[in-house]
Amino acid sequence: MSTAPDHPDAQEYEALLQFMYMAPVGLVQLDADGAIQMLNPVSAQLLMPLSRDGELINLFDALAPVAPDLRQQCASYAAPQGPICDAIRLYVHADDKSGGPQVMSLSMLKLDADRLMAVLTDVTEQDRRERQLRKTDAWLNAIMTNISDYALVSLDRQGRVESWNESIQRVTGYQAEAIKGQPYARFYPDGATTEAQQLDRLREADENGWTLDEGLRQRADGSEFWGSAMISPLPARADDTAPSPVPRTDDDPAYCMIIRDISDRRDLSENLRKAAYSDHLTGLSNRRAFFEAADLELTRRLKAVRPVALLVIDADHFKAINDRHGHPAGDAVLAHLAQTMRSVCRQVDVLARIGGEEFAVILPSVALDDARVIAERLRAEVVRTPALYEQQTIAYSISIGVAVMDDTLTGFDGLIKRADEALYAAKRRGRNQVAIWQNPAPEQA
Ligand SMILES: Nc1nc2c(ncn2[C@@H]2O[C@H](COP(=O)(O)OP(=O)(O)OP(=O)(O)O)[C@@H](O)[C@H]2O)c(=O)[nH]1
Repeated sequence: MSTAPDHPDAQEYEALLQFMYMAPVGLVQLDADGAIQMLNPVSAQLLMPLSRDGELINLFDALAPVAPDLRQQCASYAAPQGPICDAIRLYVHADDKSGGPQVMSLSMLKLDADRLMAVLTDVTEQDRRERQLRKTDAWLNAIMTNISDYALVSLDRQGRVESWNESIQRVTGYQAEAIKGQPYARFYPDGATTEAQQLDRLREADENGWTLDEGLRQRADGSEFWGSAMISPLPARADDTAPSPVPRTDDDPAYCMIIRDISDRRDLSENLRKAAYSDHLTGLSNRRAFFEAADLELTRRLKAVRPVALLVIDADHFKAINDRHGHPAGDAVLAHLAQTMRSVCRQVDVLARIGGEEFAVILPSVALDDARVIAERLRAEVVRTPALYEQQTIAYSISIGVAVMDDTLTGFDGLIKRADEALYAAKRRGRNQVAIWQNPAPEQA
């Protein structure tokens, strides 16, 4: 059929040819026996490794080494037109140098009784990634099913459990329904971490690539074990099929958390840690641990401004207690004071003995009013519950200086100085009381 060049049919045909030529996929038109009638540059390039002597005459012959049934499949397709096969993968050749086979995806369409259309795409890279992912999946599954003391969960941007692996049930006893959407603090004993600390850790993971902490963890039944928890950010989700990266939502997995039961090696490391960081008499943090904790708290405060309060506590007339009851009794009073501090403070607070009969408490995320209440509660509790030593009841009292971090202070030394000034004011005013540091002079609580 001939058509004048400016006839609409001719223009349409011209446009079709242009489309075939420009199409980013391989298009081959063939007759029912496979004889190639037309092929575009992409298909020529894709089929070239299969051509004999650089000639592409019959598609079925060219593809016979990788799709031997194709001729038969097309011949037995009875419908007058329609899809014969959809996106079947053809592994063209395994070339060791290129790191894997060239992979084509082939779809065949029957246009009418005499014409078939083959659509070819190069999916080598996609196939390679899929194989890599399957390998990684198999690896991870092997790790998670064979190592019984690791649990793996993914967290969303807010630190809520987003997905979980059955290993979490083995290590923590939690079922999926009970833990999904919950903050990861569910694995910690009550009061062992605050919301601000959890977000700090996520921020640390973002900045350093990971964050690790060790301590008591809690199982679903409330029992505790010694565990480590490592959190690291997941790489930004890359969706190959999307035209641009898919933006993350708050519910997408953003972090991976690995909890490990390390009860076995806890004793060894705990003994070493205690020797280096604990006060032998009271079991509280020693000076070294106290100042390291203070540094950490201040670094965190730089990233997210929030209150930090400090209590400096001193036993009143302690020399007289020693003189009256003896030095060992004095020791028992100090141990009793430490125990009372533990009973009043939270797990996140840093309780330390920083001198002979001088103690300090860092209260993260606590503002002045609450710090005053805590200090007063501690003072009253010491008076209410005297120490016991060898059947003797030893009544004693404490004085407490309170100060909070503010922007006029550059370091922790300044905060300690203020709390000390408040403590001396409490002593001056008669002891057994709480004094708050206030500019210019500390005032009674
Ligand atoms: N038992 C015992 N006493 C200690 C320890 N460390 C320091 N002390 C004693 O604590 C006493 C502190 O006395 P001072 O600094 O004079 O103060 P204080 O008698 O408590 O009087 P104020 O603080 O002014 O109320 C000293 O007698 C120290 O020997 C310790 O580890 N155990």
